Amino acid sequence: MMRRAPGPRPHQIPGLLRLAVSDPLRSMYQTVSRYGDVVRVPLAPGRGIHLFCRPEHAEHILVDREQRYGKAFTYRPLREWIGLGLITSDGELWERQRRLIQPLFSHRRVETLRPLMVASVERMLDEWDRRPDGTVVDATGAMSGLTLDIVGASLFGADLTGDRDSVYHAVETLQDAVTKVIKNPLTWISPRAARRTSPGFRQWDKAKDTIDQVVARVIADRAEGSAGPGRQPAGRDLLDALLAARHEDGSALDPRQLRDEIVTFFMAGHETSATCLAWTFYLLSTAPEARARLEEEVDKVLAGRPPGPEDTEQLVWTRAVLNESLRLFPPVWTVERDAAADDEVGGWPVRAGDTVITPPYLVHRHPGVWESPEAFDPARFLPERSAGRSRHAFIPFGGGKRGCIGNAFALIEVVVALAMITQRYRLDLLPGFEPVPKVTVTLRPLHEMAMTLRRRVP
Ligand code: HEM
Repeated sequence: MMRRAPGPRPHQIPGLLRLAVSDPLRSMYQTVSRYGDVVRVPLAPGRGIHLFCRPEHAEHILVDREQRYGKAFTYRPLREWIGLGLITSDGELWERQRRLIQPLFSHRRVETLRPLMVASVERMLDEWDRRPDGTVVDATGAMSGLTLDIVGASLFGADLTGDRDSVYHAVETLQDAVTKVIKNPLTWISPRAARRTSPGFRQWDKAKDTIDQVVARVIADRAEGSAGPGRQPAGRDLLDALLAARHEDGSALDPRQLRDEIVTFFMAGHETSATCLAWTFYLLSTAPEARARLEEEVDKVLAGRPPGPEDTEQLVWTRAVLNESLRLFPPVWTVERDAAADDEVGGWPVRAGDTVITPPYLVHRHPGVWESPEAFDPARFLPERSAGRSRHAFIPFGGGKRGCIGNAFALIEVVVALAMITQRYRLDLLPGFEPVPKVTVTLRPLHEMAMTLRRRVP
């Protein structure tokens, strides 16, 4: 008989699935603590889902043997709303699009967007300055507004400040929709049918229309030549690149492809960074010493000016805080692949057609790799404590060819935002409120993250 990784027996599956649906993080934890770092859950005769939780497993699947794996079937429901953009496509279409877009996200190109990011943070802080000291804001909503403004200005030359609230609610609704549809067993056969038969689908279609209308306006504005707050010189931004792209036969991207790609960047480019910043402010409000050290660093290194490229190296603690936040609350908490060929991972067989999951959430909390994994301890990312740690122990941006294209963009953006906000404000969680992660496409706080804004410099 073929050797198989440990895991639940068929009669235990329904209970496990019920828990996976109601509390995915707890079900993952329980499964791993019961069976170990590699778990196989039988899905259908001859087909299984594997959970791999060690850094070397992530490296093997995402990098070393990436050719043997494609995006998992679990991403398919997303196509119902964001279509076939970079995140959800595979094969030739994905390769062509990634080749086209990749150069725009090189570190050098992304650095040119820094002034637009700084301007967006300034706009938000100026707005905060007009409110009385001690105002309470929802940190998740505020950060979502900020990162939407950044994406609008830097990728699409568009002013999206007036769309903040409607987009925030639409994205939340669509995230809920994807989560609900994945739980509908029909998804395995037809995500479209699953969508149509899930209660609430009309509301989801309305949320999709909201996003589509904003995207249509962004395209129309560019066609008319009108510019938003951060318009890049002509021919420089993502929208220009998509509009100028030509297939081998000389034809342009069809309107559907254009829409799907813009929606993809619109969603992937703001929600993840916003979630990271919201969790970061929460963690800092629980750790006065870490926060004091951050304030001291930004005051000393920046002396009141916004962070430039030359400051990145010096902002050691700022980056450590952000990394630690990404470790504990990776916005993309799970990365999933379907095996296209047989393989062996960590000594266990994976068959073509199996699904493999390497969740950053679990890799980042592996007790064999991380000391006191549940503790918020930014110092673990200082150079002296990072030496010798596997590169794949920390995978908030995934890895390999399907790794995050916006990695450099996001890192500049979150450092700029955290440093500039900390220069002027201190955010405190309202007493008695303990945020809980909500497991949807991203790992965002379940309720509003109510925080008090206190000015540091009067
Ligand atoms: C803290 C912020 C961010 C985090 C944690 C994050 C995380 C990730 C991860 C883990 C993946 C890989 C998913 C997989 O392998 O299945 C990914 C893919 C992607 N991300 Fe990000 N991301 C962030 C910010 C951004 C930004 C700012 C952009 C765009 C401006 C972006 C655009 C994308 C796109 C388009 C993909 C799909 C890439 C492909 O498959 O070729 N992300 N992201």
